Amino acid sequence: MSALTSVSGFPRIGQNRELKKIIEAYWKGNTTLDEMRSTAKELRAKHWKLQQAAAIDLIPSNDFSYYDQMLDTAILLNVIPQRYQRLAFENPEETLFAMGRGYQGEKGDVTALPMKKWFTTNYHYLVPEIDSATDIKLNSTKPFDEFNEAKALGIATKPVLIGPYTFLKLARNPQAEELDYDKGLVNAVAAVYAEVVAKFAELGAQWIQIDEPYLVLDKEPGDVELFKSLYAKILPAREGKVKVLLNTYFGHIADVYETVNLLGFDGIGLDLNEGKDENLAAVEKYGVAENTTIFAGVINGRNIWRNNYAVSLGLVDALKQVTANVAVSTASSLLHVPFSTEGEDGLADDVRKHFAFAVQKLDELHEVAVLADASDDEKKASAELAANQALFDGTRVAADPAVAKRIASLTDADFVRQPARAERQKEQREALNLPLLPTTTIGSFPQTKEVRAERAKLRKGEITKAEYDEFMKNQIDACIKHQEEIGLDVLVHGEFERNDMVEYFGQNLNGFLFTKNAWVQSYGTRCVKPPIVWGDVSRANPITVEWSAYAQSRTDHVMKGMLTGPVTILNWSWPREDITHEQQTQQLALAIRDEVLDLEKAGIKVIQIDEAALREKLPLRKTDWHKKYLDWAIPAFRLVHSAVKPTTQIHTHMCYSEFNDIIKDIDAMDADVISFEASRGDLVVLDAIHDANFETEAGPGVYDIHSPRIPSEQEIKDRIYEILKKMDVEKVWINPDCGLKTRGNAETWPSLENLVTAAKAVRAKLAK
Ligand SMILES: Nc1nc2c(c(=O)[nH]1)N[C@@H](CNc1ccc(C(=O)N[C@@H](CCC(=O)N[C@@H](CCC(=O)N[C@@H](CCC(=O)O)C(=O)O)C(=O)O)C(=O)O)cc1)CN2
Ligand code: MET
Ligand SMILES: [Zn+2]
Repeated sequence: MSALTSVSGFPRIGQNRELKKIIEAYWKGNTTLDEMRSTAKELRAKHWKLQQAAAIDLIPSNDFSYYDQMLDTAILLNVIPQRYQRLAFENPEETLFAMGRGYQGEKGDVTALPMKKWFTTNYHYLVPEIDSATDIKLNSTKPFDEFNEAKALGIATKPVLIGPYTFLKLARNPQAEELDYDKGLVNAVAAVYAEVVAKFAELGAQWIQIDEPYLVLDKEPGDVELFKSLYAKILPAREGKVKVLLNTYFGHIADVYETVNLLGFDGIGLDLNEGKDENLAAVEKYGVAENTTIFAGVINGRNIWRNNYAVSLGLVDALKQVTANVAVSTASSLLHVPFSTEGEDGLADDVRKHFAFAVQKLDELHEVAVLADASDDEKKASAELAANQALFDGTRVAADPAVAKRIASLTDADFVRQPARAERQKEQREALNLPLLPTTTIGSFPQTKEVRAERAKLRKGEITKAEYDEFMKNQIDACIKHQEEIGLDVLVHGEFERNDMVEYFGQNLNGFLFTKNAWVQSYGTRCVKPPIVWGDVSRANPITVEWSAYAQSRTDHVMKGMLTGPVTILNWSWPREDITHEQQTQQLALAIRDEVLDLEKAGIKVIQIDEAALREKLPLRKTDWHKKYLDWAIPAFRLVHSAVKPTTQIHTHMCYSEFNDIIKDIDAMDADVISFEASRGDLVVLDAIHDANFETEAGPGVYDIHSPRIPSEQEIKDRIYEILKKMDVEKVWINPDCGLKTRGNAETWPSLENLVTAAKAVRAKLAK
């Protein structure tokens, strides 16, 4: 006997990113739709069989997606804006891709739906758009098809759906505003879910998992009523034939646990990693309904370290004091971890044994479930438990005393830059001699096939480091020349030498480890390969100084130095679990501080320190914002730049402009200039900048780089005038939304040319 085991979701990209490769080949016209479909089918079968082999009881289906599961949910509900329907594609995949990435061709010209971060992850979902004309109805057979596909293989799966509450809370109207949850809308959405539940009952599904991660956020007035009225209509469709698991993750649901428990779900999934204490306390306080099973989310879906069985068993035990009905589950979908440690032979065995990726987590789940039902004697005799315990006995890695000493000697003054910003801004204006509305870019230029191929050649030893450097210098030269020609003011070197803005820095810091193939989906087919923080972090050697100094030597313009900030390096790496995030960020801050000072010494006058991921890890509950995050994250950034001269201009960049609520904290980073994304719905952030008396100079992106579309000069001019309505002209910078690494040269240069001419035209107008 062992407790029931359940996996919330499995990575779909494939062990070797097969799904990414076939979809991108299809987009390029290098393979057929049928080939793409059949690769997808093979991957689904492989992933189900792996889970079956690991003796998982509740194996998910419908966790597959060609692009994004929110987009799939929108399509399931027929939430497809007219502009995509009008393209009248023959195949559903073509409509899906048009919504996900835009379409420009013989059938028309539409932009993609907006993309946002999925809670506190580096995964992005597409934001469904609902208007009064939306005809909500069951519009797809995808969940049923995949269930039947598995059934044909002899595997009974648990279909997974994003729940109606989360869907409605994340969907927007065409003005990018929250929806009015009127009765008609709520009933229509509930009716589709009820139909889906009934259909699965008919198909013979035992369990359905409905994910409601939005439940872990603070509740607004009406939220609980909305949740209740949805499920009051959905749950009766079970008719005693199918069980519904209400699954939550990324935090606790203590504020609604009582309500949820009273609704009579067959299962309630709780995250016992994030929000562990609150969830446990709620279960202890309110109990568990008689026919409800608690799914104990003990296997972390957000990190790659081995599970500590003793801790997991303790959590299961605590629940068993309240109810006998406890299943063991992943804490969230495994979508956010890489596929398998198999093949990571670059890691020594006694290092690799500390890691569990998705495939290894399946075994962990099974072993914890077996142990959860074992007697004390059986536990004592368990080789698995003993081996697991050994991983956590003693210290895994020796601390670096030099790092500890440096941190201990920090004083408050190390976190404060002098003189005050207003004074610096004056000095910088004189020192840098830039025009009004200075133009710049965010750092990277297109990472072409040739650039990546050159890096692959170096990795394989086919070229020497000297040859590689020579190639990159030529790239830099060409990029600088081009920037000068079109008339940008503050130049960049282009970041060609970097594989990724985080992994590259990791490779030049002590304390990091790297994998060959540990890819995780970020958006669509785009993946990232986060480095692992293994030990204490310090700078091994100057990282960017030679490249930036070289670039500066090739131009009379100001050359901006480009760094990634400590919060972002940590957030886009796999952090340690034996010391706090705050401690790790401080170590990183000191390492990057060394780099900042070396860049300054090398004559770099403008230094950008990207904090692209700062907003991403803002805790989901407001009460946690400061004490659990901002109170150390913002000072860590200040520590990085506090020692530079007043005339050295510090820039930062954030990919998203969702920081209205924390605008004062962003200002308190004490950067001189910030650039950020400001496409649709952003006018709100300009209001916040205005109302908060934001001191930092700012470049709200004037065009969207996530699309290949070229913005016209007029469009950009309009945009600049919009910005000038809300901001002091002396504080405005003109730049794109984000880095250009994912774009092609064909659209990049004409877009930037239009940006420069637009800025010049506005400047000329202002001078009159
Ligand atoms: N870490 C991180 N998170 C981020 C961003 C970011 O830039 N970095 N940006 C935001 C948006 N997210 C993004 C996520 C991925 C990419 C992206 O460009 N990903 C590339 C991977 C780029 C990469 O690391 N390429 C390697 C090459 C690795 C590779 O694919 N090699 C081939 C083999 C190549 C060969 O041997 O020929 C392979 O392994 O199969 C390199 O340049 O060196 C992709 O999925 O296509 C962009 C933005 C938010 N989160
Ligand atoms: N400097 C980086 C770049 O331009 C910032 C990107 S934010 C994801 O690519
Ligand atoms: Zn960005």
